[in-house]
Amino acid sequence: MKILIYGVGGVGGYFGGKLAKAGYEVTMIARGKHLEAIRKDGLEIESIDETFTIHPKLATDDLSEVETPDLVILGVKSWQIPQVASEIKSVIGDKTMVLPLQNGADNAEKLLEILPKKNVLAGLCFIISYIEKPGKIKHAAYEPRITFGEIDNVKTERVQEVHQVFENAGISNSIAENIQLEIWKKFLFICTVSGIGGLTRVSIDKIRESDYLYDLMQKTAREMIAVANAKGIPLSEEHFQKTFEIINAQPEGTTASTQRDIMQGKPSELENFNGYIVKEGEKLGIETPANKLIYECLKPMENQARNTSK
Ligand SMILES: NC(=O)C1=CN([C@@H]2O[C@H](COP(=O)(O)OP(=O)(O)OC[C@H]3O[C@@H](n4cnc5c(N)ncnc54)[C@H](OP(=O)(O)O)[C@@H]3O)[C@@H](O)[C@H]2O)C=CC1
Ligand SMILES: CC(C)(CO)C(=O)C(=O)O
Repeated sequence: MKILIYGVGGVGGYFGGKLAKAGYEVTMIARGKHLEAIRKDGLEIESIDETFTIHPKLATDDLSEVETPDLVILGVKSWQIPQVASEIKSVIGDKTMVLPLQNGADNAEKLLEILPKKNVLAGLCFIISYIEKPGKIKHAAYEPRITFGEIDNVKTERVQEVHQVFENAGISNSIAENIQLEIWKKFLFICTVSGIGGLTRVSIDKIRESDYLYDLMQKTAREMIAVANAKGIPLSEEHFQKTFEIINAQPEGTTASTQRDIMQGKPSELENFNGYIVKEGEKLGIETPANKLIYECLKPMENQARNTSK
C-alpha cells in the first residue's frame, strides 16, 4: 500500500514513522527546516516504547512529485483541512482513501465539502507527541491508538485492509461501530479541557481543584452533548460521566495539545473546538453560554497569534 502522510508533526510523524518502519511505501509532505532535516538524516521517532529512524520513500513539499497514493493520512491541524483537501485533489485517484486523525468534530465533513465521498474516511487518534526539533518526533506518553471507519460505518473490505496495515505496523487500531460517536466522545473530552486549560493556563489537576472551574467544565460538556444530540449523535449521560471519570483520573501536570498551542501563543484549534460548538449551537437554536464565554475570552489571543504568525 502506498501511503501519503500530509503533515509530519506529532501525529503524522509518529504514525507515518511506524508505517515506514514496517516497510510500507511512505511519502511525507513536510516543509521548512523539518523537511530539510528529514531529507538529510531521516525522521527520528523517540517513543516511550522504542527509538528508531526511518527514511521515507520521498519527503517533499511539492505534491507534483507524489504518485497517486492508496491511503492519505492527514496530520495537519483541523483548520488546515480545507486547504490541504483542495491541494490533494490533484494527486488522489478513484480508490484513494483520505483519513483525517485530527481532534474536532467536523474534519470528515470538511473533507466532504471538497473531495468526492468515495475518497473520505473518518477517524481520530490518541497519543501525546510533538516535534522536538527538526527531524525528530517525541512520543512522550499515552499508548497510541487509531479509531477509524467509513463515514457510513460499513465495514468495507478497504477499511479492513487499512486495519491490517496498521496491525502489521504495530499500531493499535479499531474500526468503529459508529465513527461519528467515537469522534464526539473524544471531542467531548478534548474540547471540555482544552479551552478552559488555555484560559486558565494551568493543568487539568489544578482546574479540578476549583469548584467554579469544575462546574464550568461540566456546563461546557453539557452544552456539547445538547449540540451533538441535535445533530443526531447519541452522546448520553453515560458518556458525560465517563468523560469526567477520565478528567478526574488525569495525572498532575496534564495539558492537552490545543491548550499548549494557546499557551505558547500559536494559532490553535479554538475555532474547531469551543468556536464550533458556539456556531453549531446558533444554527440549531441551542444556548451555549459556557462555550461562548471561553471562546470569546480566547478569541482576541487567537486573532493575535494568527496575525503574528503570518
Ligand atoms: N500531538 C498530539 O499529541 C495529538 C494531536 N492530535 C490532533 O492531531 C492534529 C495534528 O496535531 P499535531 O500532530 O500535534 O500537530 P503538529 O503541529 O505537531 O503537526 C502538524 C504538522 O503539519 C505541518 N503542515 C501543516 N500544513 C502544511 C503544509 N501545507 N505543508 C507541509 N506541512 C504542513 C506543520 O508544519 P508547520 O509547523 O510548518 O506549520 C506541522 O509540522 C490536531 O488536530 C491535533 O489536535 C490528536 C491527538 C494527540
Ligand atoms: C487527549 C490527548 C492527549 C489524547 O490523544 C489529545 O488528543 C491531545 O492532547 O490533543
